[in-house]
Amino acid sequence: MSLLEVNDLTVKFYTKEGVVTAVDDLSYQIERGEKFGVVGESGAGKSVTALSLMRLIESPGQIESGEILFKGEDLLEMSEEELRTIRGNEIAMIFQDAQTALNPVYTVGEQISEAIRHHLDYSDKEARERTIQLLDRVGIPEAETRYDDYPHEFSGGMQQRAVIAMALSCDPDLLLCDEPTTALDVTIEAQILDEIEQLADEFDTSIQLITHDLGVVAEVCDRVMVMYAGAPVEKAPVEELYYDPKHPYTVGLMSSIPRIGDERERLQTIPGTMPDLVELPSGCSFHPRCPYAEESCTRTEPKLVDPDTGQLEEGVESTTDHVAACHEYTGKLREGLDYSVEIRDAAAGDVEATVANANSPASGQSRMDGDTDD
Ligand SMILES: Nc1ncnc2c1ncn2[C@@H]1O[C@H](COP(=O)(O)OP(=O)(O)OP(=O)(O)O)[C@@H](O)[C@H]1O
Repeated sequence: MSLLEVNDLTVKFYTKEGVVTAVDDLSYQIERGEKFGVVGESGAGKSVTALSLMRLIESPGQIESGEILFKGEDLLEMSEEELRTIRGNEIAMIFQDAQTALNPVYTVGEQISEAIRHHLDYSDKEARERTIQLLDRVGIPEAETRYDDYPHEFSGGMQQRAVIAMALSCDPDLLLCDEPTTALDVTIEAQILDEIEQLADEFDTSIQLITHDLGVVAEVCDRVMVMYAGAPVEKAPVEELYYDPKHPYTVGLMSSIPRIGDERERLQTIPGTMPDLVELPSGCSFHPRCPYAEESCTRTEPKLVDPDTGQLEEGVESTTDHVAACHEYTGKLREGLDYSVEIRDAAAGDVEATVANANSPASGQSRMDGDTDD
């Protein structure tokens, strides 16, 4: 049994502008001890997915349908009380902004101790000892003295370390990390990612790591799901995704991984923006931005299939299999995809999809530009 199994999850927000389908019929699994990445641009539905796992979707949002099986039990069927024993205890979450997770009026140590006492029924002394051990373990120097510091006395990186210590304090089975290092500078980011990875191994904790940065996924994750407009477009073991990306959107994201020495801002190299989630484009929702799109892409929505056989994902047995949602793999694309991937330094996660023709996902050119016959 997988640790987590999400089946056909759909989440909608009922806004004045209309009904936003933030997560659309999403399915994935996470195995015990696995580090699972969720990647996509802003608005892809990554955070809404994570919040759904904690059942923290608030009005005007609503989980419409689906199942979230954690150790075989559906979180969506549990009472609020049952859920409280899981939240923060068996499933913990780290957000982008450490400051919002720390209460400014309590010392860092006291907050972590409180979480431990609450969830694990430790005495004050035991909780203090465990907190100091944890602070030390996540790389806070002089943990015993720093125990009594207030959050504002910590740097941004230290605060995020403290939040990680808090999340790990109850030894969760699953740690949801939502852009945990986006607010930090690059050197600190690398250290914290390293720390999360090591701790996950040490504590045998599974991770769902949400990021817009494929470079981060390369560093930490075993398997990855690429999301676009509320739905997965590709799922694969991480090496396969890098060496052999199958979906044009993934190729576009890969072309936008910042290189060492580049300015961090160099993202968004795929021209265009995520579609309006109130009214998705017909057919494949990526087609307006896809250089390979043909008429068939505007008509039918591609399903996740095994790119080698065209077999539907539901029929693929192993969770480690590679699937992509593009008509190329069901024989519906006449001209096919045309890109090649250049590996610069795989060990450093420095992989780039360079594109063989001018029609790259980053070029903004479309086969359908001026192609009015189709
Ligand atoms: N409180 C809300 N009210 C209305 N719509 C919302 C709300 N929260 C999320 N959405 C909708 O859900 C979509 C997906 O949001 P989500 O935060 O999951 O994206 P994301 O992929 O995590 O992006 P980011 O990287 O910016 O956090 C948003 O584009 C928005 O349309």
